Amino acid sequence: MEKGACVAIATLEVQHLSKSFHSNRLRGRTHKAVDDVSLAIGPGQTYGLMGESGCGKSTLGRMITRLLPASSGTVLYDGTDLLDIPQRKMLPYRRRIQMLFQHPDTSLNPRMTVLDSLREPFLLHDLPGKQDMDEIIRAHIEPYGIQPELLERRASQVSGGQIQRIVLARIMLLQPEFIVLDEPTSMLDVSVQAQIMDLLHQVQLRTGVSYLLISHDLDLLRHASSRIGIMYRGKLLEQGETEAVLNAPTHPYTRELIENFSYMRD
Ligand SMILES: Nc1ncnc2c1ncn2[C@@H]1O[C@H](COP(=O)(O)OP(=O)(O)OP(=O)(O)O)[C@@H](O)[C@H]1O
Repeated sequence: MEKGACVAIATLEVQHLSKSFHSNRLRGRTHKAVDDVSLAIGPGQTYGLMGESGCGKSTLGRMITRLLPASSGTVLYDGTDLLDIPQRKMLPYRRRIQMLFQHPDTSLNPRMTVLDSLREPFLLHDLPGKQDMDEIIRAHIEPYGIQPELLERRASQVSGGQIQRIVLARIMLLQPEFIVLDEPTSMLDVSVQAQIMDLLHQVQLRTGVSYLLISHDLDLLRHASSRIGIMYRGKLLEQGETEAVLNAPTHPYTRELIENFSYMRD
């Protein structure tokens, strides 16, 4: 286990979580993007969330991490309802529960150097060792496959795969217990996708962090997740152990997804 690594200590329980949007974009109508979703993710586990574009996966992830207010429901972690915590008391939970986004090009400030981006967690979260942060960063980046010479480059000068490595290394400086991975590889070339998924797996083995892994890719989820949930139009239609759900789906929509996916691959 990594020195000072944070082992996930609790099961994250999402209970009856919903989100409705009312906006001018919807011409005054209400749209239920997430509809009464309940799921649980155990310590050190990867839960795969699958569903077509627009079914509410990112909205669910953003509510769990408190980037978006929920309309109703609870997100229990370590005995606390995260949705009940006032913003001013959220900082310690923001460290423990993190999110990695799909778009490498917007994940880091393109004008900042990689080193400056990696310094940010120390400054924003007042991490111990702040006075030695450059030394800590240089020792920290190696297992993430980040070459020391990258530290002086600007984010705009590094590839998408390298950015995901840097963002993950930056998140892991905070020793989070839980990360929402929102399509972490969908913008990357296939060969780089496999490297990033492998890195995520290695990080999980080393630190015990839990993941909610959001993806359109059934093969990727089958490989990476111990449990899987299938979302459709805001609802979680079916969930369970990955092999059980994919080998014997009970919902017709899941069967159709699996058939379409096999067809696309053949
Ligand atoms: N801020 C918003 N205002 C109004 N509607 C929104 C807003 N954010 C998301 N939506 C709508 O909520 C629904 C769910 O969106 P969401 O981004 O969660 O889907 P998704 O499954 O993550 O899709 P994708 O795989 O394409 O990222 C969509 O219909 C989307 O248009």
